[in-house]
Amino acid sequence: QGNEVSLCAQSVLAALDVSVTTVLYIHGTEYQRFSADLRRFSMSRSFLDLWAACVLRLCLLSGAGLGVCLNPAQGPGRLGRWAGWLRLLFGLVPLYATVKLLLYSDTSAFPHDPWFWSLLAWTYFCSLATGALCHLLSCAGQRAGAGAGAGAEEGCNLLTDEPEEERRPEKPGAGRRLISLCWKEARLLTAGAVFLLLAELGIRPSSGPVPSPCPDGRTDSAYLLCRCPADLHACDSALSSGVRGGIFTLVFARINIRIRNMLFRSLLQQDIAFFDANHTGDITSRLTSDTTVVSDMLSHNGSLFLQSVVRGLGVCVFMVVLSWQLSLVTFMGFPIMILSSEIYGKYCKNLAAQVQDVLAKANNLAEETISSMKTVRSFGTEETECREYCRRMQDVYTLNRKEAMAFSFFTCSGRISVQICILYYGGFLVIAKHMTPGNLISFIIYELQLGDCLENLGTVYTGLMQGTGAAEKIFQYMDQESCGTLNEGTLAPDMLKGEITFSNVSFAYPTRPHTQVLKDVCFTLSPGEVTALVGPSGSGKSSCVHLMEHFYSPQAGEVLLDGLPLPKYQSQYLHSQVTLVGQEPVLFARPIHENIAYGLADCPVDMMVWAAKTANAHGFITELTDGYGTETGEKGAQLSGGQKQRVAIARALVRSPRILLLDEATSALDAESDHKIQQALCSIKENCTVLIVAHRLSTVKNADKIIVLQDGTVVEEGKHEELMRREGLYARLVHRQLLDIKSGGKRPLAEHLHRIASERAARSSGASEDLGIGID
Ligand SMILES: Nc1ncnc2c1ncn2[C@@H]1O[C@H](COP(=O)(O)OP(=O)(O)OP(=O)(O)O)[C@@H](O)[C@H]1O
Repeated sequence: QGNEVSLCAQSVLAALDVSVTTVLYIHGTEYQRFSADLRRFSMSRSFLDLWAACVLRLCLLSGAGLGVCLNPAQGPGRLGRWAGWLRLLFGLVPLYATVKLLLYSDTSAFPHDPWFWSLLAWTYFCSLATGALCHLLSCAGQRAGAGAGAGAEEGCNLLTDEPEEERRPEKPGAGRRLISLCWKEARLLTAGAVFLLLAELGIRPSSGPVPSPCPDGRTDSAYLLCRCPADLHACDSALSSGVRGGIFTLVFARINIRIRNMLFRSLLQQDIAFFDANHTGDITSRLTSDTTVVSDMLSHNGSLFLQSVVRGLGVCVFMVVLSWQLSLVTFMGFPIMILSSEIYGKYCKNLAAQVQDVLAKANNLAEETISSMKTVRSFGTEETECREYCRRMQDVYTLNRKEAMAFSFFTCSGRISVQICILYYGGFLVIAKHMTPGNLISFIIYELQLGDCLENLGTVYTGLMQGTGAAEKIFQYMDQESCGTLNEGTLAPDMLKGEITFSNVSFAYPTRPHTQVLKDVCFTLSPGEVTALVGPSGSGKSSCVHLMEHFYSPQAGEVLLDGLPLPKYQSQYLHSQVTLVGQEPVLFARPIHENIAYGLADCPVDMMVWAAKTANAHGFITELTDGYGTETGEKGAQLSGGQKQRVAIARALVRSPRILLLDEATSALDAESDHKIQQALCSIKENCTVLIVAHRLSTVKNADKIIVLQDGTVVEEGKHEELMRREGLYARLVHRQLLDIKSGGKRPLAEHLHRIASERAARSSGASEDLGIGID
């Protein structure tokens, strides 16, 4: 329907254009004008060329209309591809008409010729209308195409029985979202705009007679200040500029903080898979550098835009007063500048996106290297890392250089051509005595000011493009689709038994979707029991724990809590009931007591002490100079591995979880501490379901149930004695460890290497068991 309306409008416009232009050209009925102008064409007196421009418009419009009509599928797309050239062409016709106006202004018939003025105005109008119609035709066609696409999608939905409302609404573009961000600061922005206006009004025109500062000869400064309007203007301007600057700086800070908060919040809502796929450096780069680019663009460019528009309009008025002909010459440069700004802006947007990417990679390297400084130092790779960082910064520099060159080219090219035209035509006007030399100088000064304003507007446009490029990256993170591991469920029962069931669970990590880590796994963790999960390294033990924490969703089967699937539970509730102590527990750079009470609004001291005692941590904490107030350093770097693990266990216990998951949580502890913790766990298991993932025999031996995993499947299940009697994988793992203990870990290296080699051979020959380094 949009297409038909555009085509109809196109036919009407083409018919009107030809008939009205012809009537205006031949002054109603003077047909002989055609033949006269063809015989003796004069650039300043004949208007046959304006009539020819109308024929050109007719041809272009008809061609575009026919193209879209005959080929509705591809026609609009093709028209869209030519849109830039068409706009240039339709822009050149009014420019040419303006040149004609200047030439005609030198003739005797000017300015009392209504036919000429009507033809000029009609040419301007039709050129703009034709350009707009061509644009509409290409857009209407594209919309129709999109509609057809949507129809096709609908068909798909019908075929797959997908409910209609499941189709996600389209997200608004980056531009609209940025405008809505600015809208929240509308009051401050309005105040800034008012002060900006006041500051600009304080600037006086730079031509005309300058009044004497002390007309009556008095010289005392207070009197001069009061009497001298120039001083008052300057004071007013300085005051308003200062307030305006302050307001826009405030707006910058507010927008910056708002975007950072939004981004940080949405990052914390992401699935764990998102953090597997994206590097920390990339993410922090988005959070720090990209958000600053966007807020800077919104506030700084907003202020510069307003300032340039207000000042530019004022300067234009003064220019027209001085010489309307020279002003027309200046204004003729605008379309060219707009076009070049558009091309330059797109180029900059592209470059800006590349710069942000390369910068994010460099940040990523810096972040990774600095956070792993001990590893870097121990391998002596400082120089290698420095070189790699330099290489990435060199990539940034290469892009910056391109930006700088494009900026110089863009700034020079537009202005030089306009200034040459002004000097040439201004000289002609002075010689023809249409203008005084003094006025020409004033005009040139105004033109320079106008050039600065236009340059600023170009910078604003480029900044907008750069900011939009950075904003798109930020919104991309914000719009990241969740796999549903967060915020979907609503269940939060008062009572929870704490029974976890794996029902035919198969799972692959999103980053490696083709590698099945768990295959059809079934087992149950019963309340009031300690269950141990054992198996060779890489068999999938931690993956089971990740699924119990609902960090990921299985591709097949279900993980049930008290008989209900995990996604049905409210995320906050689930994580308050199911608590994990991971393989490498991370402490925050805060005092020990804050680490233990992490995430709890109110944690009584005696509860904290009980948890620390149960985790066998109270002893070492009280021996520290500041006790529970001791700082732990970044990621707990100021504590030993075993101490960190004990604080992490205390942090889990203090929450009184219904389900406690310990994934190699005591691996760094000595046998004595491990034993104490095992005893403590036995005492709390009455109210809790406990899962222990461990390699150490002493840790798993006393468990109520032992589940043995191999290559992602459950191969054995039972108590220690039962499994030993079965002489399966578990028994072999235990024997291997006992053998190691007997030899005191002092078996010759050659024997150790031989063992590894024979195991590899067995694996590659297809042996089903991987005894590997299972329990060591
Ligand atoms: N985030 C991840 N993304 C992709 N693959 C992963 C991820 N985490 C683990 N894996 C892979 O999944 C498989 C099982 O790993 P998992 O950590 O569950 O083994 P595990 O039995 O706990 O091993 P270990 O005893 O050495 O801790 C391994 O092959 C591992 O490479």
